[in-house]
Amino acid sequence: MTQTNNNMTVNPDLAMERAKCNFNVLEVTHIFDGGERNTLQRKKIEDVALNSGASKDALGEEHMSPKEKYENAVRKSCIYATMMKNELAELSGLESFGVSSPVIRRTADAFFKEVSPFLLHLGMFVPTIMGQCTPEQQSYWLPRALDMQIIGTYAQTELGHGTFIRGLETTATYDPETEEFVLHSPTLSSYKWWAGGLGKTVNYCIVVAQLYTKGECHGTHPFIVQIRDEDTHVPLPGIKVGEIGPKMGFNTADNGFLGFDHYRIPREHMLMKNAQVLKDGTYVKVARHGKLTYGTMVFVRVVLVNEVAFNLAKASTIAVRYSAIRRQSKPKPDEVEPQILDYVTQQHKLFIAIATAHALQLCSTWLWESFSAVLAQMKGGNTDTLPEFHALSSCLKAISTSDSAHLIEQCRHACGGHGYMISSGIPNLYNFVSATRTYEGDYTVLLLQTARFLVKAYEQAEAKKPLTPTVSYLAHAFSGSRATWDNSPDGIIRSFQALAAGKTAVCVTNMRKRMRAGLSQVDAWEMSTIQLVAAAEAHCRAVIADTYRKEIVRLTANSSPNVKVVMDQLTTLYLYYWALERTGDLLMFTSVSQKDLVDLQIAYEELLLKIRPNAVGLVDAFDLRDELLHSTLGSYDGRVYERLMEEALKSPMNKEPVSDAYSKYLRPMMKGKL
Ligand SMILES: CCCCCCCC/C=C\CCCCC/C=C/C(=O)SCCNC(=O)CCNC(=O)[C@H](O)C(C)(C)COP(=O)(O)OP(=O)(O)OC[C@H]1O[C@@H](n2cnc3c(N)ncnc32)[C@H](O)[C@@H]1OP(=O)(O)O
Ligand SMILES: Cc1cc2nc3c(=O)[nH]c(=O)nc-3n(C[C@H](O)[C@H](O)[C@H](O)COP(=O)(O)OP(=O)(O)OC[C@H]3O[C@@H](n4cnc5c(N)ncnc54)[C@H](O)[C@@H]3O)c2cc1C
Repeated sequence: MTQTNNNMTVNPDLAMERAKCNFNVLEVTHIFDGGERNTLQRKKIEDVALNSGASKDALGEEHMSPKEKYENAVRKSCIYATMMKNELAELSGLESFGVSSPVIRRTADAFFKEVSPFLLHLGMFVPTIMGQCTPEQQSYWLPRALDMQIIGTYAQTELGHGTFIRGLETTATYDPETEEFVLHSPTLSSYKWWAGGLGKTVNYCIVVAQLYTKGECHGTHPFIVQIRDEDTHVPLPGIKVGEIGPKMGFNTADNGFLGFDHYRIPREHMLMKNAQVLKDGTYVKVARHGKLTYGTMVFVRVVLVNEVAFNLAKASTIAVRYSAIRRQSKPKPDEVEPQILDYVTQQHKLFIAIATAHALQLCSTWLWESFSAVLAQMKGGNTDTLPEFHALSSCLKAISTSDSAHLIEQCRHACGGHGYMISSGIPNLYNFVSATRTYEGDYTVLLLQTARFLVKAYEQAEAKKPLTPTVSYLAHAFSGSRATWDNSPDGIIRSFQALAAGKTAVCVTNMRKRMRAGLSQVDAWEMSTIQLVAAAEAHCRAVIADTYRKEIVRLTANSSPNVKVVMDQLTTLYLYYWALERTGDLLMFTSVSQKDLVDLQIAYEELLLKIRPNAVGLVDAFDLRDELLHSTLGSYDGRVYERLMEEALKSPMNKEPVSDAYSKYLRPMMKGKL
């Protein structure tokens, strides 16, 4: 066993990997933290939050009953929330603790193997107050919510409808006599369903309901609604609320259901930034864009790109470290069993996971900056950039969550049987991330939103009208010839854009053909949706590839030579990987030849070998403390087998030498006495 500086016993294979890494790991950490200052600040926050041991459980969460798990999660949420109000708020540079600090969010993961019951309070309740309230409403609700005097959630989805918001059935009918809204759930399918924290934790929620006033329906609007007594926590009369039961993951989030029986709330509890109901019941539309009430969802879609990049970084750290200590098979009889990381197929599974975590992390920062610019313009009353941003955030949310879920599962495959252990950390990561593909807008549904924008942009390009930045490449779609293949990074990115343009063109052509053949526009669109989804996916891949490449070039401009090399290798790997995944499309829409593709495959395999010596260094650069990884396989010291055995011995099943099931069932059956 090798000793490191701080006297930690480290598995010798991991120590050897670290010794052969040829780039400065800390430099890469700084790149992803957004600079050295941010790294130092992050570490300080992590030290304060994690060094006290408050995040640890006496008994592993996985051995608790559902009720114990939930209560334990509430206990730790309260400890963490109190830390956020006190020590962490100042350290994180926030005036008051809130949603904007990814470091605070990440550090919270040390406290929860699944999720906090407060996730929706901070992730959607507070952002909705910030985004949908008038200044007066905000000054009343925000301090109470930030100080955790009230805890809330976001109840939009119903049993009958999640995707189709306009189809929601809960009604909010204005009564001018009492200046109140009457909330009602007219059917079983109108019951709110899914909101996190609703089951047992929250006392308030944002409810999205169909607004009726003066006998007219004005569509869905948000309301802030008290559902439990602020002192006793008992549900208020007219409220039917509970928890929805066990799920694949999110089992500490007490997702709930909620129904209203003619439940009254004051007029002022409608969130009135974008639309108002006056005392006499007159409806006044304030916003210049009809979809601004969907703002919180757009915010969360942006946040989720960062969220899944972080979780993919965790899974790749676990799988790469494990692959460095795990030895298996004997391809060369005279040599020792190789580390499984030496198998090229293993590198193929894992290095794309590292590169994707990088790509999504950088795209998320870029997306966040674009979002801030859109918000700034909207503050000045200009909503022109919103359609493009909605299209962009929709596809990035869809692809980042779907790719991350797939790659986390691939990391599990890369860990063989031990990856299936809850204690490996990977199942919880997968269960969490696979849900992100569905919530906040399902994958297909969001890609079809992007496709709407692409088709419109294509028609604009056809009419030689100006295009917005993310679709400007469509202007080249009318050259009449296939895009010229060239295997440089810029050449591959141009080819990805040609694929997106080509697929969009095919969709438009097919829809026009179908309409000429007599189909309505809606039916022609529906018949083309498989290809529209593929076009939107291709567009998103072109955006990610272009952004990743540009950002890495920019961020490594002053880096040391070896950091530049390894970052360049990873971006190139990302481009080669996706080109090789899409060979059929490249043959359709570019001049690539069979020989070009054979050569590209060889170049890809050689690149894997070049990255191999730096693999552990690359995941170390994510700088994820053991407390954040929750993994027997991925800890920094690589004591995998020791940890697996330690965890196994904690199982309550091992507390008694003979299980009660022996005398109750096994023995009688074996003795023929059952
Ligand atoms: C200690 C912890 C610290 C915590 C820190 C916080 C970290 C937080 C991280 C994570 C938290 C997240 C947890 C979340 C859990 C899950 C929550 C939820 O799921 S909430 C519910 C979400 N629901 C959805 O997303 C529903 C999806 N459906 C829709 O968005 C819409 O219905 C639709 C599919 C877009 C269709 O809408 P609609 O029918 O109204 O419109 P269309 O007719 O299709 O389109 C009309 C035009 O409007 C455009 N449009 C649609 N949406 C938008 C938008 N949002 N912005 C701008 N424009 C939009 C659309 O494109 C059409 O345009 P045109 O083509 O006509 O020009
Ligand atoms: C873990 C978790 C937490 C959640 N938390 C919350 C919360 O806090 N608050 C809240 O309000 N909601 C929450 N939700 C609900 C979530 O937002 C919805 O489940 C999600 O938006 C998908 O909607 P749906 O369930 O109605 O799916 P559906 O729309 O019924 O989708 C089912 C299938 O139909 C397809 N489909 C639907 N419409 C179309 C279409 N137009 N074209 C093509 N295909 C279509 C979809 O692609 C999908 O394959 C949560 C969900 C989960 C899983």
